[in-house]
Amino acid sequence: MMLLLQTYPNPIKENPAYSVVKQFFVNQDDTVPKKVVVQKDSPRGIHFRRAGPRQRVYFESDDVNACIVTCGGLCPGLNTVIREIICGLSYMYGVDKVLGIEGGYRGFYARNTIQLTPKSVNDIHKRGGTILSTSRGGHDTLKIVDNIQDRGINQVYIIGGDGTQKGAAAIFEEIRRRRLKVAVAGIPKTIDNDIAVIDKSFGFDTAVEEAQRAINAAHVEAESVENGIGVVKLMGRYSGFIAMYATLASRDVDCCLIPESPFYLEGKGGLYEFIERRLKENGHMVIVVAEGAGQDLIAESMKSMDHEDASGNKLLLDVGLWLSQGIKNYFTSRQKMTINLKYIDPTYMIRAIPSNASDNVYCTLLAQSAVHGAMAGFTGFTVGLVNGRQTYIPFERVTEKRNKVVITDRMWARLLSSTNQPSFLSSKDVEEANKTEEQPKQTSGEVKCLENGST
Ligand SMILES: Nc1ncnc2c1ncn2[C@@H]1O[C@H](COP(=O)(O)OP(=O)(O)OP(=O)(O)O)[C@@H](O)[C@H]1O
Ligand SMILES: O=P(O)(O)OC[C@H]1O[C@](O)(CO)[C@@H](O)[C@@H]1O
Ligand SMILES: [Mg+2]
Repeated sequence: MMLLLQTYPNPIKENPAYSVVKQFFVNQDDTVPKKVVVQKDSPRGIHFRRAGPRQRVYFESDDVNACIVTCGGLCPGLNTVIREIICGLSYMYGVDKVLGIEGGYRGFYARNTIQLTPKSVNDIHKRGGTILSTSRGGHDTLKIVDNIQDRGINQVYIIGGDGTQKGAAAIFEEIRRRRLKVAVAGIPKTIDNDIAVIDKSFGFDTAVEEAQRAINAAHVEAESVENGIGVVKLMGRYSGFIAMYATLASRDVDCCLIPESPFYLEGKGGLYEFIERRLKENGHMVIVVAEGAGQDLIAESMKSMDHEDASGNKLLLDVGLWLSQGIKNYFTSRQKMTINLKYIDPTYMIRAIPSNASDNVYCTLLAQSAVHGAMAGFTGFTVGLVNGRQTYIPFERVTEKRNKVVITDRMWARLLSSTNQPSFLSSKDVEEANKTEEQPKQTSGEVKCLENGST
């Protein structure tokens, strides 16, 4: 991340709402450690700049020409972030030129733009989705930066997931290469919670809450019949956080299957044996399965080919249907046991809704932090909560690896002890899981500034 040279007093000083706040401005030297639990004598470790308003800003309000784009899949809270960037720029900094880029990255060169004002976005936080619309694929760095240059845009706010942040990093590098005075700020959006470094992504809590409704329904259906089984499929392509947290929150789930934890169906210690045991003990059970779980098993049984979407993400086979069918076959045809299975697939319902109250507040803080950072002249950063504090994180840090459930960590162990399900892991699997845990590169946490192009 870079910082542009700060030249003007921050106009927030004149704003009656803020001028009375003691220590409103963030000290230039304030940093937030990536790791809060450390051992005595351990090195200082990576720190990130604390987000917030600075005493001096890089841009004069009248000169700001900002744009906002949303990319990737939907997530609760997208409209709140859009709204609060516009309101933050206008109410805190007196900026009134904000352009909405429609339809994701390709919108820079192939779609319309719209002028956004606090009035035009007043109610949008109450709606799911994104008023700017979104897309996958279509990232053409040169065309995008040409467009930014042609329009005289000098602040770019990019809201999106891991792919989007990689795209933002490419735009930032090209802007740097052309020596343009343009701040590039990322706001991390991922319903899967798969973006590294940050504590949690916005919309995640809303999605977990909505998932409870599906799990409750599955439980009610399952416990109301003999040998009832409820199967609920939740989102999570590579990371099983939604399934894990929804399971931990619900307490009605007997088994949670996620992409990070391999499982098997047949034989001793397998899923079918566990289901049979639970049905004998309780008369019913609920299984939550993340959409990316068991993909190897399905591919093997279906001899299918690998397919990708426009952004290069793996297209998944339907694990929910496959699992439901497998369970039915096993018990009905092979065990001659009558079961009553209900499959619930609420996937898109948990991400197409507006954000809940706490996510709304979180979105507001992220948007305001992004605005403060860009106005101060920071660039090439993603704004994010790290150990409970708003920070500016260099793009390379959030894109270097994907956040995944670590199955040798305490949280997964807590889930296993809450559901009392088998871990399906052999000691060799555990050894492998420990080995394959990706180690982050030793880059610094420092962000860049616009003027001199140095770190
Ligand atoms: N490595 C990359 N370099 C440049 N652009 C990328 C890269 N990966 C993805 N993108 C672009 O970023 C945009 C969004 O990517 P993607 O569809 O993977 O969603 P995402 O941001 O990861 O969000 P989600 O959480 O929904 O997966 C797309 O327009 C895609 O072309
Ligand atoms: O159907 P779409 O829009 O590609 O989105 C599906 C994907 O988006 C996500 O919600 C986020 O990547 C994944 O969990 C899911 O696989
Ligand atoms: Mg992604």
